[in-house]
Amino acid sequence: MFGVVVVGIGIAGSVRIRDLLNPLPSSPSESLKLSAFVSRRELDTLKQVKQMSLEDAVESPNVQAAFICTENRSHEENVRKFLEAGKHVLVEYPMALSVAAAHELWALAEQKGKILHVEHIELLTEEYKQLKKEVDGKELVKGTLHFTGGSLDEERFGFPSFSGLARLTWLVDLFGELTVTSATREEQKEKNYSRMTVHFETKNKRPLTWIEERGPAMKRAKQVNFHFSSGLLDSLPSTPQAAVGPFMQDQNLFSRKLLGQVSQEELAAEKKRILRCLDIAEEIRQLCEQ
Ligand SMILES: NC(=O)C1=CN([C@@H]2O[C@H](COP(=O)(O)OP(=O)(O)OC[C@H]3O[C@@H](n4cnc5c(N)ncnc54)[C@H](OP(=O)(O)O)[C@@H]3O)[C@@H](O)[C@H]2O)C=CC1
Ligand SMILES: C=CC1=C(C)/C(=C/c2[nH]c(/C=C3N=C(/C=C4\NC(=O)C(C)=C4C=C)C(C)=C\3CCC(=O)O)c(CCC(=O)O)c2C)NC1=O
Repeated sequence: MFGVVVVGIGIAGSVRIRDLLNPLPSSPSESLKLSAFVSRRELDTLKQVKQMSLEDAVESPNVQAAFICTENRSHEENVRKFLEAGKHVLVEYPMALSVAAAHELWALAEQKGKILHVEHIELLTEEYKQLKKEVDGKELVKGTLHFTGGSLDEERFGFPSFSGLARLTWLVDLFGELTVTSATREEQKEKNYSRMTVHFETKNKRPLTWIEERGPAMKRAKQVNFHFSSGLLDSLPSTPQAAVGPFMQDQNLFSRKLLGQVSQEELAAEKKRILRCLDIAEEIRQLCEQ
């Protein structure tokens, strides 16, 4: 059994607590036991789970793993604290707001012999799995992915190429190696409005555009427009909901890593993709800030 603490009780942290309390019978998640949660606020006991200070959680011999579910800005510091204390870590994406920090954290995990797992539920949704199947084997001519969503506090969640890492991860996972050809960002601070436009080139020199747009009244949505040599794909597949939600799938994956059930090849491929995406996110930020 691995004792777990959930750190940061927002939307993600609350879902984590729910899922930790309800592992699927006979799933790898049964090896996790929720010990406590950590919050910077004084919260009442949640579903009979008690609150613990961060310091106590880091030092507790009953805690073997931490789920870091805080805002992006504080991922790096929290991940480091738990790894340094010799605990396994699951962190919600993006794992850090710089690629240098991500490399450091990975080196620390390896030095400590602990699992560092980064959640990427955007790859685990039914919608995405179906999209991946539809794109597989097709030759891209040109494409666009346009995300809209509500305003997000950049102080807490970082530059849009980092807070929007899920979209970038989609593009890299769908189309392989990408080169950034230009990146710009328009901001209307008084209106809480931001629009980032990134142009990429695929390995075959095909143009791909990513737009990340956020404003107060904008609904969370993604639009795709992919021209393939075989035809156009201009809507995301509609799929029935999976029996097992994406956060639970992610928790099962983390558990399998703790149990040594995930191959070295798979671990290395994930790490490579995560670091490459953060690398691109940083390049985009630099281009936008020039
Ligand atoms: N929401 C989602 O569906 C998904 C989120 N993620 C990732 O999860 C992480 C957290 O995101 P999310 O949970 O959506 O963000 P939230 O804004 O809901 O929560 C972020 C942090 O803010 C604090 N907080 C939450 N509610 C309040 C409140 N009412 N008043 C004051 N402070 C509050 C909590 O910390 P504390 O308890 O210490 O106060 C919490 O950890 C991010 O890294 C995000 O990228 C990834 C995939 C999906
Ligand atoms: C309803 C309000 C709502 C909020 C405030 C919300 C926040 C939210 N959803 C996210 C991702 C995500 N959120 C979800 C799914 C959900 N997340 C949920 O809170 C719910 C209810 C679902 C599912 C029905 C998924 C699958 C991702 C991964 C990125 C993506 O595919 O969009 C993220 C991480 C950053 C990002 O990729 O944009 C945030 C902050 N999501 C929401 O849907």
